[in-house]
Amino acid sequence: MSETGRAVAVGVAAAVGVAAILGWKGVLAARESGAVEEAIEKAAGAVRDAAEATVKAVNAAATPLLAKQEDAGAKTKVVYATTTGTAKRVAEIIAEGISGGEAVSADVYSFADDLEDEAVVIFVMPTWTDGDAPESGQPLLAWLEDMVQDFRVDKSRFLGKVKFAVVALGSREYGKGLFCRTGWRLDEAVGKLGAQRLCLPILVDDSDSRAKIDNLGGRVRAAIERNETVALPEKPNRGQRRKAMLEETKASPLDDQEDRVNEMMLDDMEDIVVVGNTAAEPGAERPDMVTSSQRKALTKEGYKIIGTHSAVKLCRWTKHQLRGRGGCYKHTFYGITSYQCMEATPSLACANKCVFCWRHHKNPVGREWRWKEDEPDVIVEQAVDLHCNMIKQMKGVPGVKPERLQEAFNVRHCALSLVGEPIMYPRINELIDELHARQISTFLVTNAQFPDAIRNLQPVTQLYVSVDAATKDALKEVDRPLFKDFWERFTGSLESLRDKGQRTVYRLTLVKQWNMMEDELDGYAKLIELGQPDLIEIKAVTYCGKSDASNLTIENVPWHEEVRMFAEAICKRTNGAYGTASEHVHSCCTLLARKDIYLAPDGETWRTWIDYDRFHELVAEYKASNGEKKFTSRDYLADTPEWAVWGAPEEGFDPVESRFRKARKSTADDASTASVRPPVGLPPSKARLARESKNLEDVAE
Ligand SMILES: Cc1cc2nc3c(=O)[nH]c(=O)nc-3n(C[C@H](O)[C@H](O)[C@H](O)COP(=O)(O)O)c2cc1C
Ligand code: SF4
Repeated sequence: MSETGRAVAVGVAAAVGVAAILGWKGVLAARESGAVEEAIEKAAGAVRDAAEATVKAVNAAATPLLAKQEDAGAKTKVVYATTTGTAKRVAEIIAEGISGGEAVSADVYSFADDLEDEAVVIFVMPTWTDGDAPESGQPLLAWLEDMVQDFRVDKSRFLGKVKFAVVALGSREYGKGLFCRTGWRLDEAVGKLGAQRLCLPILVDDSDSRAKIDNLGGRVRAAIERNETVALPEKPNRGQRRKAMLEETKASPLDDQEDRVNEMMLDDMEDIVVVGNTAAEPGAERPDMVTSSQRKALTKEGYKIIGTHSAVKLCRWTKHQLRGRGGCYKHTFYGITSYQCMEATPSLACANKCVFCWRHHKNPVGREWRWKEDEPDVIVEQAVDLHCNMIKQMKGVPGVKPERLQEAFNVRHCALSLVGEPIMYPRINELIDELHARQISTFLVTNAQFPDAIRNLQPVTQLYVSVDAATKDALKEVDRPLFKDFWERFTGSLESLRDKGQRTVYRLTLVKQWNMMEDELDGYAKLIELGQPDLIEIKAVTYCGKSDASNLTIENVPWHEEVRMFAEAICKRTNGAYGTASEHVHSCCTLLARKDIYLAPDGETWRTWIDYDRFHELVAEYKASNGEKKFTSRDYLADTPEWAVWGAPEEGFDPVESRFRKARKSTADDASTASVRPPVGLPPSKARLARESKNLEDVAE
């Protein structure tokens, strides 16, 4: 309510209050008792006081109102809601371009300020999970939608003095039903409350270039200057069309029906103004996957971008082992040489928005490949060159062992897992061929959203799927997938994995309070039954610092003891099919392995290491025979050394390396403290605490 309204209300309330003070019966009784004059005097006094208060309040309210009217039109509010800051940046760009423009967060903005005067309000509104508004925008949107429903509100006039435009942020990859849905809802609600639309909603896709976003200021300014108003394009008989849509989707479950209708509505709005990637014209050149701003951000973080969609980065374990300070868990579990391992991806895009994503969702997303395709041989060649350049820079770094530095130029392993979804790259098989031709082993990690691509994948040294949750609901919460049929894709991927033949791995990334509850153990056991992986890696989530895009805190990072206990509990549920094979305490990582493949006939020796030379021979034979000469996991096993076995006193730390511990920081937010705090109800020994004492540097990649 405005100040004036509030003041008038005070006056009216006071007048009514006179009767309320005495009540009609009270008035009659007072007259009879002769106290009537006194009562009337009392009441009159109350009215006088109320009137005075009203006048005062009206005056007080009128002064700023008059001042406001003087510069009416000069102020344009750009109201934004945001989770990861994009909307705020866009709002500021727009506000800068408009004289008197001011960016205001939706959680402090109130329409009450704009009900009295002519006002221009530009909304910058992103769409988040399930098509909802960011938290800071939810109250405003809910209030507007409530007002639309409220029969007491005069819809033609409620926001009659407001002129508005909506800039809706989103990602096309969520499909038409969800793309910029919140922006649409906002536009609809504000429009229905009598506000005048300066232009049709402007939809901005995540992959739009900075130049396009910079342009928004100009477009909005032009709309304000034109001072024309527009209505949403009313399709001929829209009501009938809606009815037809409902009819068309009748057979679908309610949720699907709603989505489908939304999708059709968006189809109907094809003539809306869209900034951003409109569907590619047939024959039009495909865009680069990585936009210039994404390239800049990734480069800043140490990624070397190759061509238009690939990247390579020097893993810190490579640096560690170059200095003789220990290899990563893959050294412990499978015998890779960390300083000869290259971490790369041929697709920076993926189809998820995982809560623990270390890219904090600044990488592109997509449900299918819609970008340019670089040549696989060029990607591999450049990846190796860039990797070797980074190795070269290690020369002269204190502690680097000269003989290891020399060997490091001979890349022997490639972890196709850096970030994104490598299997999305349509020419992934050719890329793998290129790597194998150079005698480079391949560890490929997929996020289990592309079952067909897994089926069509040629043999790799070790094929991983990320199993981030045990149930459909939990997977949705943790991975925040783009696909609606994500669960079917996920289970389909596990089935595809079961039939591969070569080494397969489930990778479980444990996040406390998200996916490691006791009641989820049976769910994991079912998934294991489904895909029958050779190996199961169970590791603690890596905390990548605070991010607006996720609620993850250091508290969500489990201790090694907790990871170990969880791994043992899962193992028990496999009815003896798997055993606890190896662990790398250094990075809170454990390994379960199928006993029928990885336990030697003596029943004691684990064989989780890989005979890499043998693998390359097998691949060469497979290729030469056009895929006729098949081979399996059993054909390239090697013994796991004693120090790497589960429960060994070395805790998975290779004894030829020297342990190095950095001085520990001690802030509560410091990820380095993650593994030294005792797990709830399971206080470790002092010695164990000391052993586990480590820095962020030591957390698993
Ligand atoms: C977990 C998550 C869910 C999202 N869901 C949707 C969606 O349903 N529809 C859509 O159009 N965009 C969706 N997006 C894309 C965001 O709207 C887009 O990235 C936007 O620029 C974020 O704005 P902000 O940085 O101001 O929060 C989603 C992004 C994330 C990270
Ligand atoms: S799949 Fe990988 S890159 Fe994509 S959101 Fe999840 S963690 Fe990040």
